[in-house]
Amino acid sequence: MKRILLKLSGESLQGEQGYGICPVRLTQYAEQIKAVAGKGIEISIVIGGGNIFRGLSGVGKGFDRVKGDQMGMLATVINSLGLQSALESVGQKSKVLTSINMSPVGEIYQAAKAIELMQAGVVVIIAGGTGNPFFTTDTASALRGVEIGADVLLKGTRVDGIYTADPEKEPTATKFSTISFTEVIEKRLKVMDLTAFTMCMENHLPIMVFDMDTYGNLEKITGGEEIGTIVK
Ligand SMILES: Nc1ncnc2c1ncn2[C@@H]1O[C@H](COP(=O)(O)OP(=O)(O)O)[C@@H](O)[C@H]1O
Ligand SMILES: O=c1ccn([C@@H]2O[C@H](COP(=O)(O)OP(=O)(O)O)[C@@H](O)[C@H]2O)c(=O)[nH]1
Repeated sequence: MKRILLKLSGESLQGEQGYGICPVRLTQYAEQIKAVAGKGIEISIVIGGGNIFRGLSGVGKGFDRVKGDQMGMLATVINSLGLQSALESVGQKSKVLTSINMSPVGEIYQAAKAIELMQAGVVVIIAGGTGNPFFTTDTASALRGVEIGADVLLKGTRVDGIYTADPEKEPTATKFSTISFTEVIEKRLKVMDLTAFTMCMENHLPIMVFDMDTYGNLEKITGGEEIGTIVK
């Protein structure tokens, strides 16, 4: 692994406090990212917004879908700024690039800019999802991962891989160590949305799903330890 696209869950940012952004969790993420960047691995990060707002869940409460999705995308910007601040606190250089124009919050995203920064040892945080409603940050990760020429999309989440069924609802579900894109799609395994899986499959970008909330796991997985599920 020389260049990675790391997807972080917005919901996981809530940490133990159960709402908003937990500073402890943010620092744990920042320390692990710094450790991996210190090994010379180029890192771009896409972070979700589920701890603050999800467009689809707003619809049931009377929000317009497009407005709700825009709120969700702005939520990812809030999380991205929080992560950048945490990275700076631990002494890791980082920069936020945004999918929609919102200077001076961040410079507009361009793949070439992201690559240039990564090559200079700067961790890039790509905020604002794809910039379009009806998408998710999983799809944004797939898209940006392909654009920046990542070797792998690392999906850091709160489960330790892909299971035969949602392990949070089905305790008897068993974990795959490796699975093909076609199998994930045919079995409709829901750890990522189909748009994201399809984009990775068509562009030959392997995915690794792993538990990001266990400290040290990011270093393990980037060091080649088989701790999650590989989709290829
Ligand atoms: N087959 C499956 N294997 C693993 N996780 C699954 C599966 N189906 C659904 N999930 C769920 O997907 C979630 C991981 O996706 P993630 O994007 O991090 O969550 P969220 O969108 O809620 O922030 C897990 O919390 C898990 O409950
Ligand atoms: O390209 C994108 C990415 C995200 N979103 C919105 O932003 C919200 C937060 O992102 P996501 O649910 O993917 O975050 P996560 O589940 O990873 O916390 C989504 O619900 C969508 O409403 C969007 O409209 N377009």
